[in-house]
Amino acid sequence: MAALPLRSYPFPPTQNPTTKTHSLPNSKSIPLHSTTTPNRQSLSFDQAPPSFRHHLLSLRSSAMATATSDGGFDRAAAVKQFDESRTGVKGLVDVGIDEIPPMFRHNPDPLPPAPTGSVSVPTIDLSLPRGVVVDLIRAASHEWGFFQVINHGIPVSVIDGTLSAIRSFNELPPSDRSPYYSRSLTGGVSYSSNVDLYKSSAASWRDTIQVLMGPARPDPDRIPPVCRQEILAWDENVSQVGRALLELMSEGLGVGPHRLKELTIGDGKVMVCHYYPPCPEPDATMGVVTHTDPGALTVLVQDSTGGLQVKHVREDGECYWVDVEPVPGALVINVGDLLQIISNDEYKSVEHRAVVRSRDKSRVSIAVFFNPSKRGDTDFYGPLPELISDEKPAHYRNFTMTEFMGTFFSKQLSSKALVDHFKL
Ligand SMILES: O=C(O)CCC(=O)C(=O)O
Ligand SMILES: [Fe+2]
Repeated sequence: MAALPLRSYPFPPTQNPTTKTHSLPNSKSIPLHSTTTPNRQSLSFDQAPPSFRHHLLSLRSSAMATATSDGGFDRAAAVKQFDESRTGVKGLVDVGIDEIPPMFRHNPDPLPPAPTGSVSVPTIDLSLPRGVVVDLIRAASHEWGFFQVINHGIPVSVIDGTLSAIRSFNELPPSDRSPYYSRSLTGGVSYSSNVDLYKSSAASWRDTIQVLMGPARPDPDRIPPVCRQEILAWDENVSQVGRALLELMSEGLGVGPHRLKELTIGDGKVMVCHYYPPCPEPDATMGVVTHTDPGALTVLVQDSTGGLQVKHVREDGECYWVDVEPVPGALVINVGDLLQIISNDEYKSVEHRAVVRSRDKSRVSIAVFFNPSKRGDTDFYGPLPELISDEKPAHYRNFTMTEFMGTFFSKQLSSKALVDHFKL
C-alpha cells in the first residue's frame, strides 16, 4: 500500500531533468525566525543583502526577456532561471518589477463573468438541523460542486492567524525563504512556485507551500518555523470539519454517514498554502489556471481579497465564471474528481480557477485535499455499488489509486481529463 497521499498539488513531485535538485532544508542549519514576531513586511529590493540583489537583478533581466539567438523568447531558459532564483514569484515582486515577465502571460479566457448579483455559490449554515444541512449539501454538490460553510466550529481568529502565518513566511526576506525552496516532496514538505512549472504553457502568479498531512504527518521541523504551529493546528481543525462533511455528504448519497469514511477518504491529506503576490498586471496572468481537483473533497480557506471563480452553467444553459465571494469565517468546500466518480455523478467536480485581483495586495488561500489512504493493488475505487441499478448504470469503471494517480500525473492541470479517462 502506497503511503503517500493522493497527490502533490497541483502536480507531480517529479523533478525536471533540467532542474537542479535541492534537498529539503535541514531546519537545524537554517536561520530560524521567531514565530511570535513574524516579519509581516515585504522586503524591498534595497533591503536585500548585496549578493541577493545581484542574483535578483540577473533574474529580473533574464525572466523579463530571455532572448534566443534568433531573437525570439526562450521560455525554457526563462523558466529555469526563474526556478533557480529559489524565491518564487514573490522574488520578482521584491525586485520591484513593473510589468510581468513573458513566461507569466496567459491568453485571455473568452468565458464571461456572471452578471453581478445574478447567481452565487451557496453558503450553508452547519448549525441548522442535520436533515436540512444534508439536503442543502446534496443539492449544492449536485448543482454547483462548490459551497461555503459557516458555523463549522473553527474560530475566525484561528482562520485569520493561519492565513497571516502563511503570509508571514512568504514575506520573509528572500534569502530566508530560499533555503526552503524545493520541488521535492521527500520528507513531506515543499515550498516552490508553480508545482507544474515545467509542464504548463504559462506560469501562474503564485508560490506554494505543500505539506503531506496524512496518513502520516511529516517531521514538523521541516515546516518553516514562522508558520509551523499554525499549519499543524490547521490540519487538526480542518480534519475535523472534513470528517464531518464527509459524513454529511455520505448521508446525502443515501448510503449512511460512514460509507465514505470506510473507503478511508479523509485519511490521505495534502495541504497546499498558496501565496499570490501583488501583481503589476493582474489581468495579464492567472493565479491558478482552470482545473478540477482530482481528490475526493477539498476544504479551502481564503482571505478577503477574492479571486476564486467557479465555472457554472445556469439553468438557461449560459456558462459563466462565478466569483466565490469571500465570506468572513467561511470555508469553501468542493467536490473532487474521485468523489464525482464514487457518487456516479450525483456530486460534480467543477472547473475552477483563481484570478489575480490586486496590484498592491497579496492573497493567501489554504486548501486541504482529502483522499483515500487505502491504495493497495486490490483496493478498487469506482461508483458505489449501492448507487448502481438498471435505471442508473455505472458511468465509470473501477480502478486502483495507483492507476488514478498515474493518470492524473500524466495529464495537464487545466482539463477535465481525469474523470473522462475512467468513463464507460
Ligand atoms: O486559491 C484558490 O482559491 C484556489 C486554489 C485551488 O483551486 C487549488 O489549490 O486547487
Ligand atoms: Fe482547485
